[in-house]
Amino acid sequence: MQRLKIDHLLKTYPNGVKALDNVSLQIGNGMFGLLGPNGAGKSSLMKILATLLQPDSGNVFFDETDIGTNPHFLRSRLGYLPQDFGVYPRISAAELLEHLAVLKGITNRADRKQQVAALLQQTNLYENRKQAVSTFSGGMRQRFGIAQALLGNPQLIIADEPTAGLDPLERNRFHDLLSEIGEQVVVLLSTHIVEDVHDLCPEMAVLIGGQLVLKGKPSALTEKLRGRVWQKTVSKDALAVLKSNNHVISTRFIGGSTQVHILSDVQPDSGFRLVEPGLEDVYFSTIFGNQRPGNRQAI
Ligand SMILES: Nc1ncnc2c1ncn2[C@@H]1O[C@H](COP(=O)(O)OP(=O)(O)OP(=O)(O)O)[C@@H](O)[C@H]1O
Repeated sequence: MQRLKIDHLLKTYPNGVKALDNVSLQIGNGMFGLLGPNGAGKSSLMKILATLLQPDSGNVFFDETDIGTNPHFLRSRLGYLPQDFGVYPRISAAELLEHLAVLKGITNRADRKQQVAALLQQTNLYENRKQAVSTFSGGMRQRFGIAQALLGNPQLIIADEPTAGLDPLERNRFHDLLSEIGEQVVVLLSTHIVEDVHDLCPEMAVLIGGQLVLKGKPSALTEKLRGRVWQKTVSKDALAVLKSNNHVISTRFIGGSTQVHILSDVQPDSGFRLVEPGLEDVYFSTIFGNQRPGNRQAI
């Protein structure tokens, strides 16, 4: 069942930037990954879904309720993890969580205490509960962000670029935490990190220049590229020539030379070998094919 329905959203900022250009999307329970490069419009969409920003036109429904006319319906069911909280007060993690629980309407004191303690345990912050959030590391702040987003058993969880700036260990811990949230709620994860979607999300979409250009299951989207992704290790000079004649989807510098991936129906030259396509190939070939607005094919 599709619980979150996004219907023809348009958003242009006063400076003329069209951040969302007719975005429609339907999302059911489980983790959904929204991938897009910087400036694609992900945060604008997340803010509209979190009722922090008004679209110029279009509608958002959650469980059949229009959140434009009934924002409280969503707010009471929402857990929002923004890109950055901005300010971190000097009070302890437990106190801050308790305070946020009150704001979320958890009025029963015993209930609140129990939820705060359970969430601190779940996010592995219980030992640090008396420490001020302002002294937390980036990873601890993100885990605290998840703890506050989970207060009040939300039905829709929105996480906006939650792993940007985390080291690999903290990213893994964060992934484990997100995947524990379960299949019974809608989790929308916005990111420009392909691995986040690969590791966590059974469904995904790609947003570029305010338009949705791709949607599906990562495995199915990857499968579509089978037999068309070619790899070769080349020098810098050879790369420039390849780029002018081929559909280069990604380059990676390894030990002084460059590993290049090309999308092609035929072997580009005898040095290339076919490789198993990955989600990065899907993402980069989508970006490549949609770089210019004239080339863009919204879905
Ligand atoms: N308040 C604003 N006023 C004017 N333009 C804005 C505003 N917020 C965002 N934009 C512009 O709208 C476009 C979409 O921005 P948005 O932050 O939604 O994208 P994003 O995909 O989240 O990017 P990032 O990963 O860099 O945060 C960008 O061109 C951005 O510069």
